[in-house]
Amino acid sequence: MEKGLLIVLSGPSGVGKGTVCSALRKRATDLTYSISVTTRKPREGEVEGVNYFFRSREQFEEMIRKGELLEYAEYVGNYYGTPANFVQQSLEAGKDVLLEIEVQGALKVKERFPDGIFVFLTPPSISELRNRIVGRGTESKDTIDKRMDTAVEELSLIKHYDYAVENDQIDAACERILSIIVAEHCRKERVLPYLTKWIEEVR
Ligand SMILES: Nc1ncnc2c1ncn2[C@@H]1O[C@H](COP(=O)(O)OP(=O)(O)OP(=O)(O)O)[C@@H](O)[C@H]1O
Ligand SMILES: Nc1nc2c(ncn2[C@@H]2O[C@H](COP(=O)(O)O)[C@@H](O)[C@H]2O)c(=O)[nH]1
Repeated sequence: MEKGLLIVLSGPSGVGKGTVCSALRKRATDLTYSISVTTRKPREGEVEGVNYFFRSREQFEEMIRKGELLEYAEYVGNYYGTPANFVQQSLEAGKDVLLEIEVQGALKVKERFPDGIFVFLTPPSISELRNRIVGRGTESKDTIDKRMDTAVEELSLIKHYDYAVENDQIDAACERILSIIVAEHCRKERVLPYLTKWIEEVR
C-alpha cells in the first residue's frame, strides 16, 4: 500500500495553528491528526487525549528514554513531543497525517522525514501576532513576552519550509493548506511515476 503523506504545520505561537487545525478537522475528515504529549498544565477546557496527553516531566523523560517520541522539543519551559507509533502506523496504513508542532520539532522531523510537507503559517503582521496571543487570554505577560521573542527566531527559519501560508482569514488558510495537500498528492502519485517511467525509457 502507498504510504500516506506527512504534513507538518508550524509557525509562531498565536499565529492560529490550533484554530486552523480545528477548522481543518471539520472540513478534512480524511486527514489524521496526531495528538501530542506535553508537560504543560491543561488550560481551561482542554481535555486529556483530545488536546494533548498531559504528562509530568518524569513521565515525559521516560518516553524520551524509551524512544517513544518521533520528535520532542523544550519550548518556553515545557516539553512537547509527538508519539512515534501512532504516526508511523497511520502513515503505513496509507493515511495522511497532520502534525501541529513548533519549529525546532518540525526541523527534527524534516531530518527523519525529508519527504514530509512542511508548511509555515504566517501572521498578517507581528503586531497582529501579539494581538492574537494576548487576545486568547491564556498566557501570563511573561510567557507572552517569551513566546514573542521565540517567534522572532522562528520566523527566521521559514526558509527551511516548503510552503508559507498566511493566516489572514481562517477559511482562506484552510483552503490554501488543502490545496497544497491535493497538489502534493498529484505530484507524488502522477508526476513522479511518469518522470521515473520517462527516465527509464530514455536510458
Ligand atoms: N485568521 C485569524 N484571524 C483572527 N484571529 C485568529 C485567526 N486565527 C486564529 N485567531 C485567534 O488567534 C488566537 C491564537 O490562535 P491559536 O491558539 O490557534 O494559535 P496557535 O498558533 O495554535 O498558538 P500556540 O502555538 O500558542 O498554541 C486565538 O484567540 C484565535 O481565535
Ligand atoms: N515540537 C513540538 N511542538 C509541539 C507539539 N505539540 C504542540 N507543539 C507546539 O508547542 C507550542 C506551544 O503549544 P501550546 O499548546 O502550549 O500553546 C505550539 O507552537 C505548538 O504547536 C509537539 O508534539 N512537538
